[in-house]
Amino acid sequence: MSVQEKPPRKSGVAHFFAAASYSLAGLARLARESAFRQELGLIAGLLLLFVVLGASLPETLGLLGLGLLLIAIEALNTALEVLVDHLSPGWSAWAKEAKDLGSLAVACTIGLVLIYAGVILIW
Ligand SMILES: Nc1ncnc2c1ncn2[C@@H]1O[C@H](COP(=O)(O)OP(=O)(O)OP(=O)(O)O)[C@@H](O)[C@H]1O
Repeated sequence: MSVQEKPPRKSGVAHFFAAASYSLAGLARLARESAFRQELGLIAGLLLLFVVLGASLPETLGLLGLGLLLIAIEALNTALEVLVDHLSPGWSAWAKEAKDLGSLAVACTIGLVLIYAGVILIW
């Protein structure tokens, strides 16, 4: 197996732009996950509902913030899945536990988004 060299460490402004390009690469990787695309649809649908039903700007920004949190948790869950799939190509109890825990983290965050939207739209 050939070992590829890591890109050299950067500092200052170069580090800022490098970090931004790594994040964009992460977003492109995340876009391949159907769970991410469904969560994006959920956030977009709720944002539309907020606008149509006349939610205030702070309420809408709150939803946007929770949507970003959901994307962050999904990104970490996907990173965990990538590592687990690499380390455990076959079935293993620890791989199941790790993936189930990641799945729970995503489910809790979706619950948080839905509770927030329910409180704003129904209360
Ligand atoms: N290598 C493994 N060993 C044991 N159980 C596994 C393994 N890979 C997956 N599982 C089990 O299957 C479930 C689904 O795993 P999968 O990799 O399909 O993720 P997923 O839940 O479909 O992820 P997502 O929906 O976020 O893409 C896991 O939560 C876990 O219970």
